[in-house]
Amino acid sequence: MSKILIIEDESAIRRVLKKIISEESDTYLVDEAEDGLEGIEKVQKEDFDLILCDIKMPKMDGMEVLEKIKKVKPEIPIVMISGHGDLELAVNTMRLGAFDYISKPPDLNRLLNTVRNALDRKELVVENKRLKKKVSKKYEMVGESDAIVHIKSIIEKVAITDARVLITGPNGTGKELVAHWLHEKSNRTKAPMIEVNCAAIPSELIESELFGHVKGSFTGANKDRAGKFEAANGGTVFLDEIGDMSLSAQAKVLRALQENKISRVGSDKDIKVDVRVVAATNKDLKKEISEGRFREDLYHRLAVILIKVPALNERREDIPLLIQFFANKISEEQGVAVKTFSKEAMDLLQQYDWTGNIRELRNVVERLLILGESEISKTDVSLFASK
Ligand SMILES: Nc1ncnc2c1ncn2[C@@H]1O[C@H](COP(=O)(O)OP(=O)(O)OP(=O)(O)O)[C@@H](O)[C@H]1O
Repeated sequence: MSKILIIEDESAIRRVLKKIISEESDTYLVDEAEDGLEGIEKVQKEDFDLILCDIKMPKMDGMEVLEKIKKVKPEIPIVMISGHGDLELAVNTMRLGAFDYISKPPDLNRLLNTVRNALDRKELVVENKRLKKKVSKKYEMVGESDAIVHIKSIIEKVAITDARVLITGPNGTGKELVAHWLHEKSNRTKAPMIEVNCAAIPSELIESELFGHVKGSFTGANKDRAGKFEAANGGTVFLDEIGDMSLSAQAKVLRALQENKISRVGSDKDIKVDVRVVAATNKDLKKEISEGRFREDLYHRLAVILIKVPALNERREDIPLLIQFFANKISEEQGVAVKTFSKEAMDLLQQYDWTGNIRELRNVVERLLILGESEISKTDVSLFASK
């Protein structure tokens, strides 16, 4: 459905426009306003996909209406309606952000074409805005290597879908960061992303942790409790270290994924949940499958989209950027002076064997900021960056 608002003081013109547009398609829903004030009021209260606005009107003219609407809802395209003699004005309105103009009396084809184009553009603007949705600063993903650029482009494409994503890579490479991006760029941000570290929860507790339990279902279960899947309803569940999950828990997760419903431990009542599952592991799941430790059917359910985060050693060009990023961040957090890195120091750090762990890199930067000279030298690196 496309909601279209006509702001026009002449009722005859309003009627003609409404008739032409609403007869063109059942998906066009046309509303009217007799003057600019009423028009703006409607725009503030409701969302429209397109506005047609007369230029010459009493009370408030079209130029003013255009400027006001652009301030409150800049994404709505506005097509101006110009009468005889205000062609120049009509052209000017486009400089002020009008999408296009049509002349009175409206030509049927031109009108309908303009409406279609404007609606298409609206969709594009909204789409772009959504894609550009910023991920909060807390989850900045630094890096210009091909690998990072590729990962970001996959995130852009996948985040808005409900496709399940399996993120693989060595420890501390940024898998959790990728999961946060997937959530923050999705349409699920009104609900939380709930993280479960499957390796940290004893296997006998994981089921109740994920799906909840009812009172009395096991010793210590003294009241009903919702699990992480329920808590994340409408949002994302991030199953970190999924490769460490017990086979019995894997069977339960499989059911949740297959049927989109869960039941609390000790209850046979099904609860419908709407969650997007993102999982991560540093294990080679194919190997785990061949050795009987991971269910192949679960793997296929989880790995609709695979994102491999490479070790730092495989994207060395990102190391200087990361060092600078952490140096600024640490100085800011701890209120210490920003130190610079000499070129030799930077080169040496870039060559180190980082095994892929970004946490380790951050620790080294922190140590150098505290212990190194005001310009961190190669000697500082040799002295303090050893692992
Ligand atoms: N590209 C990056 N830019 C900036 N910071 C990053 C980047 N990648 C990772 N980090 C930071 O490094 C730390 C480790 O990242 P993260 O926790 O996402 O790794 P992980 O692969 O999930 O680790 P683990 O396997 O141990 O769970 C975090 O503090 C994260 O913010």
